[in-house]
Formats: sequence, C-alpha cells, structure tokens
Amino acid sequence: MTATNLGFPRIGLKRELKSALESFWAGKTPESDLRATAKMLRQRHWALQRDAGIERVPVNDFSLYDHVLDTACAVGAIPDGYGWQKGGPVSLETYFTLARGERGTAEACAHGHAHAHPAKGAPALEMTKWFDTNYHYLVPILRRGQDFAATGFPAVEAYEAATRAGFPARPVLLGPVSFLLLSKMAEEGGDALDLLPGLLPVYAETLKRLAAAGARWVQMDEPCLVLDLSDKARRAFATAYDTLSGIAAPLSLMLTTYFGGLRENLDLALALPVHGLHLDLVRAPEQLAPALAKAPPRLALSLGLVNGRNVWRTDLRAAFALLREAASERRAETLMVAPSCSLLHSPIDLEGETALDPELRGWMAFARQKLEEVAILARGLREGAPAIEAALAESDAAQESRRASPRLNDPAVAARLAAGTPEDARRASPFPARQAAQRARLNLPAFPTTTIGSFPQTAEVRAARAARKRGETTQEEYEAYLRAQIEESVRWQEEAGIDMLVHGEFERNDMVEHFAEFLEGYAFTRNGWVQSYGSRCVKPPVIFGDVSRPAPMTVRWSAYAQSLTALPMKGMLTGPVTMMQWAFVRDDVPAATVRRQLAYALRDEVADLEAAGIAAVQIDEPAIREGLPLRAADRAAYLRDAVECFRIAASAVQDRTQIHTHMCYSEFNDIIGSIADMDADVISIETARSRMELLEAFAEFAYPNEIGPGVWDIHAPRVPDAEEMRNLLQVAAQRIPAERLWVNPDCGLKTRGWSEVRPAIANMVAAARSLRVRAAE
Ligand SMILES: Nc1nc2c(c(=O)[nH]1)N[C@@H](CNc1ccc(C(=O)N[C@@H](CCC(=O)N[C@@H](CCC(=O)N[C@@H](CCC(=O)O)C(=O)O)C(=O)O)C(=O)O)cc1)CN2
Ligand code: MET
Ligand SMILES: [Zn+2]
Repeated sequence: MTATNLGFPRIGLKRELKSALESFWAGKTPESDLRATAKMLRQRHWALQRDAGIERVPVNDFSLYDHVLDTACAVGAIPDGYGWQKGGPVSLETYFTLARGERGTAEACAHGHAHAHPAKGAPALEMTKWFDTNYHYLVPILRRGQDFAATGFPAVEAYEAATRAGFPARPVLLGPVSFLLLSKMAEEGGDALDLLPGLLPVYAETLKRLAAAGARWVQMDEPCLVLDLSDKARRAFATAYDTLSGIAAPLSLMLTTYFGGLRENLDLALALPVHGLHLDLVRAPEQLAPALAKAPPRLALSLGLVNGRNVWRTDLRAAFALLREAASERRAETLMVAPSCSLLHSPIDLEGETALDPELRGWMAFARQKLEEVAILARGLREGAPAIEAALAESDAAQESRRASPRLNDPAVAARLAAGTPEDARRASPFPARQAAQRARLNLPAFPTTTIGSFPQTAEVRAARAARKRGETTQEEYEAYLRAQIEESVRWQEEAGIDMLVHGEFERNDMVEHFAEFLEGYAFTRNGWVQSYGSRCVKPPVIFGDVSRPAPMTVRWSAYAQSLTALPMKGMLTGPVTMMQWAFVRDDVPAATVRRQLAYALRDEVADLEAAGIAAVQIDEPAIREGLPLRAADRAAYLRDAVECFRIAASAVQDRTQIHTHMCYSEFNDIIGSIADMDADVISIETARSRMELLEAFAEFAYPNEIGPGVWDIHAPRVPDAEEMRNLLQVAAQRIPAERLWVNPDCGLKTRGWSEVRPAIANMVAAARSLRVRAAE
C-alpha cells in the first residue's frame, strides 16, 4: 500500500518558472539560469511531496513549456525547419521555436518581454486544450513514414537526479498510444496510429534504460483510454503494451488513466499485460466495483481518490470507505492511493492563503494538502482506521461545517431560478427582424470592423493595478488612470477607422476573475496560479456558494467609453459557460445549477448595459467547446443546457440591441448546430491560422446569423499585411454571404504589444475598406 502522486505543478508557488522563462526569452538571462531555476523547482517539489508523505515522487513530469512537446522532442518527432539535426540533441532554441514560433529581432510586447516580428519563419506548433482542462498542449506534427529515434533520455536523467538527491521516484511517460492520438498528421487523411510500430522501439529503449538505472515502476499516462475509441485505437493499445510490458523486467508499468471512467474500455485496459492500472475515482467512482470484480489478482490498482482538478478537501471518510472496499477484495500490497489525475491543474499550497476567509480555507486543499490526504488514506489502510481517526474526524468536521454553512445558500437566488421560464431563453423576435432593427440603429458599413475586447495589458497597466492592490495609490488615482487609457484607446480606434469600438478591458486582471470579483458566492486566492500554457497562468476564482450580482459590473466603464464617442461602443462580458468552466466550482450542487445562476446574473448585466444606451453587447464563450464532455454519449445534454444558459444571459434585450458572442480555440464541426442555437446576432471566431477552414462548417450548416471570422492570428507576434487579410476575407466571402461578414482579429489583444496592434489594426481596416470599394463597384 503506497501513497503516490501522478504529477506536480511546475510553475512554482511564486511563478518562478514564469519569471525565469520570460527573462530568458527576453535575452536578459542565460540558459544556465533557466536550467538552474528548473532544477531548483524540481528539487523543491520533490522535497515538498516527500514531506507530505508521498513515498514515490513522480519524475519527468516537469517541463519547461509543455510535456507533450517534450515527448515529441524526446522521440525525435520534430518537423523540418526548426534547426534540429537528425540524430542530434534538441537545442533549447529548437524547443522554444516549436513552442512559440521563430523570433526575429526582439521587441517589447505587452508585458515588456521580448517578442519579435519575423516576417516569415517557422510558426509555432498548434496549441489546443488538454482534454477538458484550461491547460493547452502543443500538437505534435507527424508525417507519413515518420521515423522516430530517441534524441535523449530525459526520463532517465530525471530519475537519476531524483535518486541522487535521495528521492524514491517513479518516472512518468506520456504513453505511446495517447501520444499518437493527440498528434496530428501533416498529410490529410493520414493516421498517426499507423506510426506505432516505429515509435515503440524508442519507448522500449527508454524503459530498458530506466530499468537499468534502477526504476521499478514507470507511470505510463494513457488518458485517451477514457475517450470513445475506434477499433484501430483499441488494437493499438494491445500492440503497444504487448510489446512494452515484458521488455524491461523487473520494470512494472502503471497504466494511468484520468479525466473520466474507462467504461467499455475497462475490459481492454484489464486485458493489457501491464502491472498496474490507475483509475480516476473522483470523476468515475462507479468504476471501482467492476474494476475490483474483473481485475486479475496480481494487478496493482492505483486508486485516484483525491480530486486533482478542484480545490475542495476530500471527504476522507467516504474516500477511506472506497479504499476499504478495495482492500476487502484484494491484498493491500496491490493497492496504491493517488490523486485522481496529475496535480498540474491545482494551485500549489493553501498555507500561504492568509487572506482567505478562515472558514472557507478550512474547506479547501491545494496540491500540497491533497498529497497529505493521499498519505493519510494510505496510512489508514496500512495501520488501521484508528491510526487516522483524528484526521477522519477533522475531515468530517470540515465537511459538516461546509454542509451546514448558511453562506452557501441564498434563497433569493433559488427563487429566481425557480421562477425562470422557457421564455427567458428567447429573444423577442427571430433573427431577421432583429437584424433589420439593428441595421437601422447602427448604420454600419459593409464589412464592419471591430475588435474582440481587450487591448494590450501593458506592464504599465499591470503595474498600475498592482500599485492599487498594494495600497500605494488611491482608488481615485487608479480610476483616473483607467479613464485616460480608455480615452486614448477610443481616440485611437476612431482614427484607425474601426466601426464598432471597445473600451479595451484595461480594468480587468482576467476575463473571469474580474467578473467574479463583483459577484456573490466567489472567493479568491492570492497565489492560486495554475499554468494555462507556457509561462501564462490563470488564477481561477472559487465558486463556493450561490452566485448573484449585487450591483452592475461593467456599466460604468462601458457608459464612460460610450460617452467619449458617437460610434457604437460594444459592451463586453464573459458568458455563464466560461465563467463556470474557468473557475473552481462548488461540488455540493450540480454544475448546471451554478451555470444557471451565472446566466441570470449576467442577464441582469446585459439589461443594465442596454438601459445605459449600449447598442451592442458581446458575451464571450470561448470555453463552450472545452466544457464538452469527453464522451459523445454525454454531449447532447451538456450542449442543450449550455446553450440555454447563454440564451438566458442574452435574451433580456430588445430587437435593436445587438448580441455578439466570441469563441476561440474552438473546433465547431461537431457542435455547429448548438452554436447556431445560441442565436447570437454576431459571432466572432478564431479562423486566421487555419485560413478560414472553420468557416466550412458554418457554410455547410447554412449558419444564418452574422459572423466575424478572425483575420489576424493574435497568438503569434507576427503582423499580417492588408493583402493577406483581404485574401482571407475573400476566402470567407466565398463561404458566407458578404453582407453577413464582420472583420476582426481572432481574439482579444491583451497578450500583444501596441507596436503590433497599431499596424495590424491599420492593415485590417485597410483590408475591409478595399473590399467595400469593390462591393460598391
Ligand atoms: N481565465 C482565463 N483562461 C483563459 C484565457 C483567459 O484570458 N483567462 N485565455 C485563453 C488563453 N489563456 C491565457 C491565460 C493567461 C493569460 C495571461 O496573460 N495571464 C497573465 C496573468 C493575468 C492576471 O491575472 N494578471 C493580474 C496579475 C498580474 C501580475 O502578475 N501581477 C504581478 C505584479 C505586476 C507588476 O507589479 O507590474 C504580481 O502579482 O506579481 C493582473 O493583471 O492584475 C500571466 O500569466 O501573466 C493569457 C492567456 C484560454 N484560457
Ligand atoms: C479568450 S477570449 C478573450 C475575449 C476577451 N473579450 C478579450 O478580448 O480578451
Ligand atoms: Zn478569444
């Protein structure tokens, strides 16, 4: 019976990795400093895990940018054009070029970090969401006939480093089948699974070296086992583990699944000749019984009993009951306790959260506390329940305090939801009538230009907010600064020739956290940073109770911005689906209830914006796709409810008020019907990098409302010229009737610098104008 962990956050309690990366990228510090910080963090985190009671710490879970990219580099899956010499090691330059694209001359971005403007050059690999999390991984690009060869053995190095430092360790590898399933083929119609035979020898060699170095267990992450699998994928699992399992005796493989239940893949997993299986018993507790009934007696079972995705304390008595159920049917030596998934998605330590209300704090656990819970459970099984009775009683008390707390429930919120009717989710008129009313009111040109909301969050803007937070400036001073920023941005937009303006979101720390700060039912952490991608982090707010909006949130800033101009000013909100998806959400009521509470809170904000004279309101829902259940069977119910919540937020307004929505990072092909059901008057989407590919889905579906396909890929530091954007718009116009097209970037501009935004927006307006001229001819 061992206490184990599947992975630890890399960024550091004070985001030390972020600082080290950004300083290295800016050319301010050498590679050796970055490596030293990485080493320090690894050592610190191993010690922290050991001190929490973890008996074998995970190694090779650390990454300088992303673990999927690390895997691609380790197996030599590197496309041409990134400066890698076949057979050689992968330089840091190649690695970061794959992650961030080729950099030319350094130039300051919004944060004041170096960025560059290569006119052309190797683009960054595509980034996409890691399952249903807000973490992004880099998508490896593989070719037909691709060969693989180890470029090094980072897992072996990490194992040796941990061993030298005195930490018993378990190396983590992203398993070969999930690696292939998460990759993309360069050629259309190619299937990455065909490359398995060439990939397995690299894994075999790695395992042999790990065994030689003394490793006894290797954690093989195969999260794709919780997805709907094709027969071919199922066969790939069989081939892979038939090949790998005996290769390096006495090495044992822990097949690790998470983010859901195995369901019909349980038999497949149990038939693989591995030595252990990790189950996510937080997302899928119901899989314990069948797993116990079917697992061969010698198979080790790793029970993921502590939630790696949320911040609530584990109900240790309930978890211990599950563990005892397992122990009653199996020998304790075959059992391990672990978090449900890697703790990558958890904040690091609750200890420093001294500003958090003590009652709320008593209900919570971050990575370090979660590992202590794992250790307690393991100890209970080893030494018997009395040995951990004090901890169980403390856990009971925390659970009871939370259950009984009057702060969770607001009768007015319950009453509001109960009084809701289907009418709440319906606009007064169908789209054509609304479109006519909006056109009459807004009087926009053809191909109207707009942006997605945020302008650069410069070092100066962040410093002004930080100074206010530390109490070094007054609220009046901070607001005067914001007003000046808004005024400057309005004047600039007018001069640039933008048709529908935004205020720029200068007052927002984050599009989710900012709104949460105005809403009841939320709490905030000081250091609860979670990696989103590379050096970028988010601090998800915690929804602990019923959500309501005591007062307007954005009306003052939007009305102020509108007062500066005769052009229409678009109000800017984050929608209910995204507000929930990007928060840590209470687990004592159904998620759908929380989402609906958010929908009504936002509905009131939309109505107040309309009353303040705002003619267009954008309700961002970039997380709608990410929240899609991993299994097709669960999707329809989610989509129905998510769409309804968006519509509740959007539908309180008159026909003449234009509702926009925005989505990025989205694949829509499988959910286009639901996107259409949202019935936003205008939707802006990310399409630049894929050269409008996404619009095919809209065209095929005959999507009826207005669309702004992004013409500027804002995730790269490159400034496209007017010609390029005009070409993209012409591609768009072949798929969508021109009179329904808007012109805008892919997403908000908060991560870009003004030196990129100014020329790119000028080019965008020029592209729109040139099409107007053509249309008029
Ligand atoms: N929640 C969320 N998820 C999202 C997105 C998003 O915008 N929000 N966008 C997509 C892409 N993901 C992204 C995630 C993070 C960032 C990002 O820029 N994050 C910032 C932090 C944003 C933030 O909370 N900023 C705060 C705190 C800033 C800060 O670091 N302050 C310093 C002090 C700064 C100073 O003195 O100058 C400190 O606290 O130490 C603020 O502006 O107020 C970062 O990593 O740098 C961008 C995109 C998908 N998921
Ligand atoms: C991740 S979607 C971002 C939308 C938001 N309105 C912005 O412009 O930043
Ligand atoms: Zn976006």
